[in-house]
Amino acid sequence: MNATQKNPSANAPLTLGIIGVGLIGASIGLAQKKAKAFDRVLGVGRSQTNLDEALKIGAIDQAVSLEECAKEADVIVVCVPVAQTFSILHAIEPHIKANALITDAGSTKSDVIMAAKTALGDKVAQFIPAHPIAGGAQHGATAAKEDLYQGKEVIICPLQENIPPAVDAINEFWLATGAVTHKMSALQHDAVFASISHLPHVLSFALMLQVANSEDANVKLGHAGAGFRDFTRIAASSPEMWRDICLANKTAVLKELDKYLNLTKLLRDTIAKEDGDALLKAFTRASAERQKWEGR
Ligand SMILES: NC(=O)c1ccc[n+]([C@@H]2O[C@H](COP(=O)([O-])OP(=O)(O)OC[C@H]3O[C@@H](n4cnc5c(N)ncnc54)[C@H](O)[C@@H]3O)[C@@H](O)[C@H]2O)c1
Ligand SMILES: O=C(O)C(=O)C[C@]1(C(=O)O)C=C[C@@H](O)C=C1
Repeated sequence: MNATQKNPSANAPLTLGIIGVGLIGASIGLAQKKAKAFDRVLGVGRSQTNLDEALKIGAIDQAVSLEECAKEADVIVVCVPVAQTFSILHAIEPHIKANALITDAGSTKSDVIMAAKTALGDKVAQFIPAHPIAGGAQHGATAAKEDLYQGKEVIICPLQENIPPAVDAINEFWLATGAVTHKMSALQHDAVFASISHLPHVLSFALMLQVANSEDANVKLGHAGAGFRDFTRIAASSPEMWRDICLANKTAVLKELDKYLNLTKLLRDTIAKEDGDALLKAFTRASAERQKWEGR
């Protein structure tokens, strides 16, 4: 996106507003600063310490209120835990510029879209939902990286209400961060990410809890190797963010979790029966699929 495409007056300064300048928001700030797509980057936050960090690393130029951000920004990106979406959009709705565009980074899309429709009413045409498939277990602006989105996918879930130039402009916004974009329906998005992102996080939290809850937790953790480290890396992720994701995408997450429980029960029974052939067959298939996926 550049000034001539978005602004009726080509020389008017272009302002980006980032609501929630944690890992995802501050990384967008750094990437957009590098791309020089905006003249000014404003940040809105909940914690002053985090805003100070975002200013210090240069992810934002100024910390402002929600209202100031809405009044001044030409593009707004909402990067808060998904359950906050409604209250944020509701608060900015009376103040957003008529030609401003809003996008988001939420990990779930159907709930975010529902919140946007309720909060924005007719102005929902200005909201183009998105989800970057990049991140990490660390949170806050201290974890931000300029190249977080480089070569990573961003899923865009356009609404029927969106006009094509608005979708194109938000597509360019995400491309400017270094990402590649892909369009998908919100329903498909939520089903796919329940399987390959939300389920793995629940499993990782569960394993970490299982070990931490055991009487000899210190002994186990003292001897844990790379396998445990790899499996539980994501258990260090933001609890608030993952609570919101699990509740927002409850139906799809429960469906995946139930399938997983059935499969682990099957493997449990196979081990109990000492059916080596069946175990070998299952593990051989999983191992081959993992190697095939890695080589894609
Ligand atoms: N971390 C990831 O791997 C990842 C990847 C893709 C998408 N996402 C999504 O991006 C969003 C942000 O995640 P993150 O990893 O940057 O989390 P984070 O905890 O690092 O940052 C969220 C920031 O939002 C701020 N915030 C929360 N409520 C707010 C409010 N009402 N007003 C203003 N600021 C508020 C918090 O203070 C925090 O600084 C979430 O919706 C998450 O689902 C995360
Ligand atoms: O790299 C990580 O730690 C992540 O978990 C990133 C990850 C994922 O791949 O599941 C987490 C949540 C998102 O919404 C998108 C990406």
